[in-house]
Amino acid sequence: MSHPTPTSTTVHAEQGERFDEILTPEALAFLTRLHDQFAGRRQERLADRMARRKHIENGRDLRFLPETAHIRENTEWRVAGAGPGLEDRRVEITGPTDPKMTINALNSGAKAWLADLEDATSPTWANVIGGQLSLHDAIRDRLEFTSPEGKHYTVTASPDERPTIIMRPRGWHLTEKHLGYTDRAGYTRAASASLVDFGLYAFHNATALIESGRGPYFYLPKIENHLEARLWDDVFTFTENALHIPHGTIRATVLIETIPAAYEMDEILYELRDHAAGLNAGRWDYIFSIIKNFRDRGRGFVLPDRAQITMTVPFMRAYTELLVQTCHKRGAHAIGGMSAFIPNRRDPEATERALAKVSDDKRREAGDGFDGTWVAHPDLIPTARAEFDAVLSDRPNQLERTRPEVSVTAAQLVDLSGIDRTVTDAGVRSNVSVALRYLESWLRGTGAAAIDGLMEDAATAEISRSQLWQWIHQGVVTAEGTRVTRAHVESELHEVLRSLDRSLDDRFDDAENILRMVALEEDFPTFLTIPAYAHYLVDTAPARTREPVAA
Ligand SMILES: CC(=O)SCCNC(=O)CCNC(=O)[C@H](O)C(C)(C)COP(=O)(O)OP(=O)(O)OC[C@H]1O[C@@H](n2cnc3c(N)ncnc32)[C@H](O)[C@@H]1OP(=O)(O)O
Ligand SMILES: O=CC(=O)O
Ligand SMILES: [Mg+2]
Repeated sequence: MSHPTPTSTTVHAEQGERFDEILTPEALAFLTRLHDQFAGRRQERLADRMARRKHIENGRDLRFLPETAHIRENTEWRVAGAGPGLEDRRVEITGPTDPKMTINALNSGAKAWLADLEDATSPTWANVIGGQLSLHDAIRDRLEFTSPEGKHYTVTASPDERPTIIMRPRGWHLTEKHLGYTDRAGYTRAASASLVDFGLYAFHNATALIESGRGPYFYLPKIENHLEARLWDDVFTFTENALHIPHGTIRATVLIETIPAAYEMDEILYELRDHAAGLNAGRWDYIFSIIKNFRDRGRGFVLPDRAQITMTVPFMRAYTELLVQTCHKRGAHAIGGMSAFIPNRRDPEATERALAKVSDDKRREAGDGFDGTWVAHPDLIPTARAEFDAVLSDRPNQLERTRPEVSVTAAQLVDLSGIDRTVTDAGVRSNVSVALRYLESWLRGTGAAAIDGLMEDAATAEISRSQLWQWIHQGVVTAEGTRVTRAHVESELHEVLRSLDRSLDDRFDDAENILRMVALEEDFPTFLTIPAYAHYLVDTAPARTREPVAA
């Protein structure tokens, strides 16, 4: 008779400096408990994602679910809402969690900081555990950093002036291959990146955060439906019990950044109602999700050059209007998204143009009823704040604006008609160039980069590569008469590579390989980060692995 093996989490990578302070036996044991409870359910949700995508591919339209109509129609329920320190979120800065960015974000004067282990972070082992160390030290007020140039960084803002930290773990689709979870049957598989990022942060910091007068707060990325929200809600409740913190102290702001999730905003809030603080309009992944889900549904779903897909096109308006209305009906904050225009301290004219674009974006959001917004760079905070101050004045938010006049149909969310669909030669070139340069940066461990005056991260790069894939597969012809074929994109790739200033230690050859894998193959990887991570960022794979199903 065989006996079940005890489950465990083991480290399959080099231990960096001070990593043992994060990867303590107790923290690893907590990760094991999370995986015991939730690893199987994560697999079910990922399998469900695949099935739903197949249905959409086969022509099924998305709809508001008939089986959850009672949740949407019930006007009584509300979410927990803002936790302490989350009442006023008018400007949130986002960014990766290396020590310098952490300190700069905490000194930035923003109301909240989205500490990002997701779109803005290249998940090298050093970044994943290094980010946890920065957060651990920052929360204990002992984070310091000296740059290679000798500039010393400390947090100078008083505790009250510091932004409330909202950590964004990686999404359900990703694994953390430097940690292996051994299940009861004795199989070792890569840990869930979501459970690792969330679990380590909550385990080490939840109590300290509560004692500081704030709390363990999270942004939840790339959720596709309410059952995934339910899974997170159960993870939160389990964690609150395990760490002996009151039920409901964890707060989550859910990114509505996939097209299926846009049809389940009410249901997502309902599942998380004891923990939900709000929803965020994650525009870049949302656009990517539309392309991904409808990429094979014919010319009617082909979008124009990336630069033309703005927040004022009708289907993006429908999404943000519905998001604000849904949030305010339920006492949840509606948080706006990221304008990609960034300032350049060495170029005042470019900065002026960026500030004007950001102003327009934030004015529209504040006017539409959003309670706050994101900025990518500290120099954008005054501009974004001015637009929200003009609407909010000394009110912390505008939850009372319920927007009863808004009425959005299922069809409007994916009605891509009525926009100019022009694809240009420059649009093709730009997608190749941006995706390639972003991937090169990502491979060097930098997950957000300034490229051609725009903030690029994993979500914006996904748009570039998926547009290339779709334009090739739909046989798009550009305004100049060029048919977008694989051979054409290959020649653009050669041109871009030829035009670059190369150095001996750059990673453009690897970036080119990834771009080929995710834009030029017959298959469409669901996320570029899945193959890119597996091929290039994993230092040591766990022995005897059984891979999870593809996301
Ligand atoms: C789709 C989405 O998910 S959006 C959310 C994810 N994306 C992000 O979070 C992007 C965050 N932003 C960034 O990473 C950066 O602003 C970039 C990469 C876009 C530009 O960075 P840089 O080229 O270094 O900007 P720049 O040189 O102007 O920076 C000036 C100073 O501001 C700091 N800074 C810039 N952005 C940030 C930020 N987001 N948080 C904290 N500090 C920042 C820099 O560290 C630098 O500090 P220093 O003077 O002490 O050296
Ligand atoms: O995460 C935000 C987005 O726009 O994507
Ligand atoms: Mg995103």
